[in-house]
Amino acid sequence: MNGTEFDLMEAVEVRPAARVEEAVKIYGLGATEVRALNHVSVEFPAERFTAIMGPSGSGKSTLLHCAAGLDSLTAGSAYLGDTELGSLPDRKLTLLRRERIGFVFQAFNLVPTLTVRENITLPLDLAGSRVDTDWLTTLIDVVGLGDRLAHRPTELSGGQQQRVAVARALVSRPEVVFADEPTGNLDSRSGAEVLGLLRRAVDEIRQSVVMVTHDPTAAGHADQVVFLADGKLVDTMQQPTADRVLDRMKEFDNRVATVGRRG
Ligand SMILES: Nc1ncnc2c1ncn2[C@@H]1O[C@H](COP(=O)(O)OP(=O)(O)OP(=O)(O)O)[C@@H](O)[C@H]1O
Repeated sequence: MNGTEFDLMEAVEVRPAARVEEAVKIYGLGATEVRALNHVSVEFPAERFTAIMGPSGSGKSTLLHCAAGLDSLTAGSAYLGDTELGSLPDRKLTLLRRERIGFVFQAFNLVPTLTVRENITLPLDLAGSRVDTDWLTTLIDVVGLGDRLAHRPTELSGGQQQRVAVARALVSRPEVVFADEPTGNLDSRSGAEVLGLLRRAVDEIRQSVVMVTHDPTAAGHADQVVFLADGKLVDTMQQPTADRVLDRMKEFDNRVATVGRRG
């Protein structure tokens, strides 16, 4: 292998699916100003599962929303692949979110009047795209909802509803799936099923996944964890385990407690 080929492989290896550079997000003005992101630069690698962790109010959801084009940065840049989100007019940003990103939210956000099947294919229907029936069959099989396709969301458990939401996020084979506390409303068993699905999506279909979570066990399913504190990126961890993530989070708690005692 010559040097150029090696360089190319290296470049492919580290290709980010999404990233932010020097991201600043300020909410409010003057006395009510909150600096939710304070010069954060982070890459979310393609075909990997990244968890975003940190204490409450550290800026996790803000980072996810700005990286996914749901909210805009005050300063700095957010990229999906090579596309800089801040330069896009609203209409193009809406299309980008619809066609290139999959979303999973804590509250499932399914359409109650649609069946399970219709909810899953909704992103394709909105985009006017053809449903790849082989892919749909595979997805339905993977999420284990084959016998529920004609049901409405209210006829499903929370865990089943979130599995529908994951299938919906994956159906258009987006460049990145962004998940905001996807297990926050689930018991531990349903949560583990949803995390297992996201893990399989990365391992088996090379999906890129970025997930905000409070839960060290959930973060233990990821390939890497990025830690935020006070709107800043303070650490990253490769190949995390729930125990290592928990220990890292305890360090934050201890620091807050120590600072609090000093104060
Ligand atoms: N729309 C908003 N208007 C004003 N302040 C906001 C808004 N959204 C978030 N904030 C503030 O920005 C900071 C970061 O919030 P963010 O929701 O990103 O944190 P988080 O780490 O996701 O918190 P949690 O774990 O509690 O969900 C917090 O101080 C929060 O109060």
